[in-house]
Amino acid sequence: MSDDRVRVFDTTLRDGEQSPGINLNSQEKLHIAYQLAALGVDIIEAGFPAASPGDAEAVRLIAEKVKGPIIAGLSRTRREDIRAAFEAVKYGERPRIHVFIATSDIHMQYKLKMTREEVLEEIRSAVGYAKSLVADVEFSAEDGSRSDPEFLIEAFKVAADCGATTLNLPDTVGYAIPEEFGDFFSRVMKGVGREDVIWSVHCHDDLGLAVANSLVAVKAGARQVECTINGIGERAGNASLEEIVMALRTRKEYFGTETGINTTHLYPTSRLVSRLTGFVIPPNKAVVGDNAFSHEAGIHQHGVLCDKRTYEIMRPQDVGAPDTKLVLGKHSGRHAFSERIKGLGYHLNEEEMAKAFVLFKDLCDKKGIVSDGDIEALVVDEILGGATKRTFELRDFMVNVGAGGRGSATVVISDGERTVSDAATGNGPVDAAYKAIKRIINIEPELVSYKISAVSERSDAVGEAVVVVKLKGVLAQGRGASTDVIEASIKAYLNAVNRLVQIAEARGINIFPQYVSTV
Ligand SMILES: CC(=O)SCCNC(=O)CCNC(=O)[C@H](O)C(C)(C)COP(=O)(O)OP(=O)(O)OC[C@H]1O[C@@H](n2cnc3c(N)ncnc32)[C@H](O)[C@@H]1OP(=O)(O)O
Ligand SMILES: CC(C)C(=O)C(=O)O
Ligand SMILES: [Mg+2]
Repeated sequence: MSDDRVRVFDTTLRDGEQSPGINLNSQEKLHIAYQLAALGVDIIEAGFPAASPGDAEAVRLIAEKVKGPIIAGLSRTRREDIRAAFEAVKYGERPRIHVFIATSDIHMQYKLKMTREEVLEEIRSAVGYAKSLVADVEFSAEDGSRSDPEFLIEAFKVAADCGATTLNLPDTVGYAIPEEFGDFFSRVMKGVGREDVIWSVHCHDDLGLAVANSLVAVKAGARQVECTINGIGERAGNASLEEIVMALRTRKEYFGTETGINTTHLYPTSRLVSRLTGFVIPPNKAVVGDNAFSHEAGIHQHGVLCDKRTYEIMRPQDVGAPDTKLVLGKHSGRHAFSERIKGLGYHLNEEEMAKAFVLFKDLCDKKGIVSDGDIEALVVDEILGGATKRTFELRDFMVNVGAGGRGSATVVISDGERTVSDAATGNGPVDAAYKAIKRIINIEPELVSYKISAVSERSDAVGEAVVVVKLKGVLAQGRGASTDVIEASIKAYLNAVNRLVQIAEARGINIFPQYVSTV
């Protein structure tokens, strides 16, 4: 990779953690830092050591243990902050102290209550002090995008003269507009006129422009981008790392530079940060959202079936995401529908396919998203075999629950010709009942999932159970409802088994030899 690459400065653990509602402990931060190192970020801003002993401890832990990236600690221009940052990052192989102070008139006058001269003096003494402790010092001009450009140039010159090797121009309050910010960035870079520093950009998303503003800065010459996983951060958040990295990679011919990120780690890193912070990823989030590689509209699905590049500018595997999904819903067309039917193992003739498609569209109007289980039920019930044949029917059951959650159940089932009963014990009454059923039907479908929910909110609510079972590669879903949750669970299981029989028959898979000979 050339030295002209864009360095990725990840501040998930500092600015990201400043999101209202996020509070990570040291171990969680360390875990994220390991993953950021695997992702290949160049710099991890691990925290603001002067903020609290916990923050200092987390930065120290990360500096000690995480190898590869530079580990940075943020600091005001105050000596005690710089000392605290040094004490935390000094354990790392490549420590950085990141010093900041605001340079906009509004911040200097109303917040810092300092004159321009005083701010320049703060920069001089703080950067000089940091440089006496570590070789790698970054200086940030907080609220840079709203600063007087001539004063900003002066401030950066002082920082560089005192030893700062990275100069960061932040759009702290997300005020910048891309074209204007690009020009501003170029003007400041030119005014400072230093070839020996790395220019950095740090954008917030108050107007939803953080990524766009970061990218124009790269175009203007920035070679460090400060960003966070999933775009978490103060207020509306920071520029999103995954979006910047994939924009630079996807449009490399435009930017003429790239990052050193191992992009296949983007999706897992995004999930990890989401789980540990509790910040859910919206389905439509670029690059890492659930819908980023999903297509529902028929025209798009047809295009994707012909060639994915018609509607995908990135490959899901390049960001470590699950493969492209064609979601069947009311906007889907015949191409995607028949492809899914074939994928599920059914061979319908043209007439059957046309009929199934009409039924499918009706179902979509009622249901929104249609699952594979719904399609199988539709094909089996309506196209191949008429209405569902209830091969097994519940006649009676009795359960007992013992201490420690143990349960026993007796279940009576009729198969149309015979009525058979059996009993079993299990891990709770539902497990016991399912075991008793398996003894009766003499086969052992695997329970893939089991969900129970109340259909209304009153105490006499109807419980609805949804069960998915699997045998010999055949998956079937069943539902059962009752005011008694055990009965709902048994009915759902039998419903799933009955569907399994029918689907297997329709596919010519013999899954019940024992049943045929023994019951
Ligand atoms: C844009 C950004 O993201 S900036 C980073 C934001 N991050 C944080 O604030 C980290 C968490 N912060 C904290 O834990 C606390 O605010 C601390 C420990 C840093 C400081 O706490 P306190 O000493 O109680 O001060 P408080 O936060 O109330 O006020 C900030 C003080 O720092 C001053 N200040 C703000 N920025 C800077 C700076 N870059 N350099 C020097 N002084 C600064 C303010 O003028 C104010 O000074 P004053 O106490 O003399 O009035
Ligand atoms: C500390 C600085 C870089 C910052 O977070 C900002 O200006 O938004
Ligand atoms: Mg910030």
